[in-house]
Amino acid sequence: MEIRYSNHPQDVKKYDTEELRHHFLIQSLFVPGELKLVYSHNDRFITGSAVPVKEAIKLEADAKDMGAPFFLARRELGIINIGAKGTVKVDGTAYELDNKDCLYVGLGAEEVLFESADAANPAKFYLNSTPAHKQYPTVKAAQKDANPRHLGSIETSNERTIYQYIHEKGIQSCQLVMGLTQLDPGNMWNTMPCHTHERRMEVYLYFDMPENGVVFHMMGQPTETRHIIMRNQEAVISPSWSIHSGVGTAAYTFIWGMAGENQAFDDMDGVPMTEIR
Ligand SMILES: O=C(O)C(=O)C[C@H](O)C(=O)CO
Ligand SMILES: [Zn+2]
Repeated sequence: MEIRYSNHPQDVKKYDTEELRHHFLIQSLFVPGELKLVYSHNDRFITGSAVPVKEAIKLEADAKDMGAPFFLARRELGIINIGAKGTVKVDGTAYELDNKDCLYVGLGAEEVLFESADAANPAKFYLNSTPAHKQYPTVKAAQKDANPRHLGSIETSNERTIYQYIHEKGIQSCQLVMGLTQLDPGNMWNTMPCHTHERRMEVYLYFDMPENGVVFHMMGQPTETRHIIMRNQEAVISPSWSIHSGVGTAAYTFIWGMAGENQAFDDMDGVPMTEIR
């Protein structure tokens, strides 16, 4: 498992492109036949992927890294499938996940196995995991079960729908909050006007992008912004002090996952457009 340490905003001001990408960009996901995990010391948030091909993939990590006998001994897990149909088996119970279906797996599940229905067209399971103190039930939600929130307008090129899956009024969890945002065709901007939330960190995974498309992901303190160029199926870590917003060369979808002091989605500190630099 790859480890990412935390960064002070005063240090990040001095980072060049390479160093910014090294600390915040996650490019190693969705390798066929492999489980990939990146452990961030920002709220001990694990970002990962599993792309089972012929054989099932087991969710596991070094017991020393985890400080626990098995992966979910002290953690909870959110999964969203961004590929073709697959199955997640949790302690022997099978949950079939279609594209954009979500599964929450609670603390204490000992065996989590990922399988694809068709090895030639595999499932692509995206994983977010955070420390947990209590067991909540394992629950599946399809996109139609998520709470939709329509925002933005075509005039500002940010018309989009936020689908909340794991959140205060949806699937219950200890601290993980997770969902996805789909841009309407012809719209390019997400999360602008932008915000920070010192109470929570956040990770974005951009996907459903054309091969030659890019997203300019904005980060940094509101008056010290930087950008990271992102390609399809890449994720980016946003520390609690950083804005997180992007503009693409074509419409795209992204999964957001958060952890920290609260689960209040609307607890954001909006950045006035007159102040951003
Ligand atoms: O499009 C948006 O706006 C979002 O999806 C915002 C994210 O969900 C977010 O940053 C929540 O804090
Ligand atoms: Zn946010």
